[in-house]
Amino acid sequence: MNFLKKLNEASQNQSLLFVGLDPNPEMMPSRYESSDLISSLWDWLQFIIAATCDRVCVYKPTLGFYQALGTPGLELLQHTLSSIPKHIPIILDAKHSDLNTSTIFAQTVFTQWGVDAITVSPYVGQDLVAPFLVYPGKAVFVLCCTSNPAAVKLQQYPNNTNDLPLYLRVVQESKTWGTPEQLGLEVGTTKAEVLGRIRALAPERTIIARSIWAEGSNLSEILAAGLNTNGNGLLIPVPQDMLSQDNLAQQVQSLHEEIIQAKTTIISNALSCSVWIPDVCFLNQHPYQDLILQLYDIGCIMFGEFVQASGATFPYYIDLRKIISTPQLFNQVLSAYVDILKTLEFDRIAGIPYGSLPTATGLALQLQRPMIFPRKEVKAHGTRRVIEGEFYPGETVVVVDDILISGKSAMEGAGKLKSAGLNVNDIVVLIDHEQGVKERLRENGYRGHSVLALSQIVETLHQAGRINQEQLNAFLAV
Ligand SMILES: O=c1ccn([C@@H]2O[C@H](COP(=O)(O)O)[C@@H](O)[C@H]2O)c(=O)[nH]1
Repeated sequence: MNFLKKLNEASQNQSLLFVGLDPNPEMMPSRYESSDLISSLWDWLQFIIAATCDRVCVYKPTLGFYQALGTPGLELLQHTLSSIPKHIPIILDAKHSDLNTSTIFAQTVFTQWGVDAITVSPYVGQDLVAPFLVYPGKAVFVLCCTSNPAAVKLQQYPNNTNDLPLYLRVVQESKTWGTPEQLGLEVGTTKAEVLGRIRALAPERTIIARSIWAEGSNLSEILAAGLNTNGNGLLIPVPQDMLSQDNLAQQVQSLHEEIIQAKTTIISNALSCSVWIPDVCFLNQHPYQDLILQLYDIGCIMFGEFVQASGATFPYYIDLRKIISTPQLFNQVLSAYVDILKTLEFDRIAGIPYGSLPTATGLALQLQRPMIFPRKEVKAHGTRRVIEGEFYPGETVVVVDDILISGKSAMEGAGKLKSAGLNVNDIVVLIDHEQGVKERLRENGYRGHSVLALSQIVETLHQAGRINQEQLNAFLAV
């Protein structure tokens, strides 16, 4: 089971709470003190787990506290990990940052220690997290900001209004390293505004919040800024000082109820008025907003004079072939196609060459359906096949393409399949250019389906400030 699924199942009682399982002698209540520090800390940790396991959705042991206790500390970690109920995911807070040890450390933490996720520092880049992400179902949380006052000089760099501060660049960059199931963000802040800016850039990521209980911070504002549009996606720490109280269970229960109440108010307010935080609107946000912004950010949408296959000149060009070089985006795109394909009946999937062959391949693998494709040009040698792959006349094939402009490419491909005795009823694309292309398909006997309409893309890019009025007009003028 992947980390996110396990987390969702552990939060069935709507809990957003996580507990730091830290054997910090300085925080240990005096009632646990004895001549044997390790066994005192063990007793305290066991008390914490027993008092909180019905109300939390994650445990987060901090590796540094265990390491600081030497060999007995690492043994304490093993015992602690084994005593956590199996259905509750464990995020090992290691802030791992050393490339040389990533591979061996990933093997230890995931296969020997059996944790579900680990925190990492971002500066080494994707190479650091890659060895962790080869373990199916496991996740990493990338540290993107901390509340330490001295960190501001780095995190806010270059500290002007034109450039994105470094902590937001970390968010933007790290999102390309793994899918939302594989990669979340760790955000230490007392400021709802900081959390809001991160949520706006990463609407689909799980955020583990830290340092939110400082004096003056406001739980409702933190929740409003950090929750995703489904009212989830944010993990809230049980305050450290609460873990020393002997009525911990009751305090955690009250905190849980306070969070649920605040969350309910936020959701109902979002339904009755526009709640805006920079870059994102809870009410009007397109469900594929994140996907649209990423398509733009990796350069799939270009401005300039471009001649189309039809001979017409457009002031923009949409090149979806770039998607395959950003695996996590490619994965999101495939999932969006899958949502449509699940509603259709077909025996085989056909991709239109060349642009849509990787997509069709990915879909065939995900859906476990055979794939074929009509050749663009028939070879003058060899088999001279028009259609590659095995099929039986009379079968139904769904055609997959990237974008419909005039519909000519998709219909030509469908025509070749039909000439071979196959049935083609449905053509599924990522982008519908609109302007009557689906009607044209219908007139030719095909149902057109699309993940996104060009007008939705343009509107979202404009709302998010990615394109200006002039660029918006260029799209609208066509
Ligand atoms: O901006 C664009 C326009 C076209 N393409 C490619 O062309 C076909 C779609 O055009 P039709 O007129 O519908 O045949 C599509 O397969 C694309 O590969 C494009 O990529 N970007």
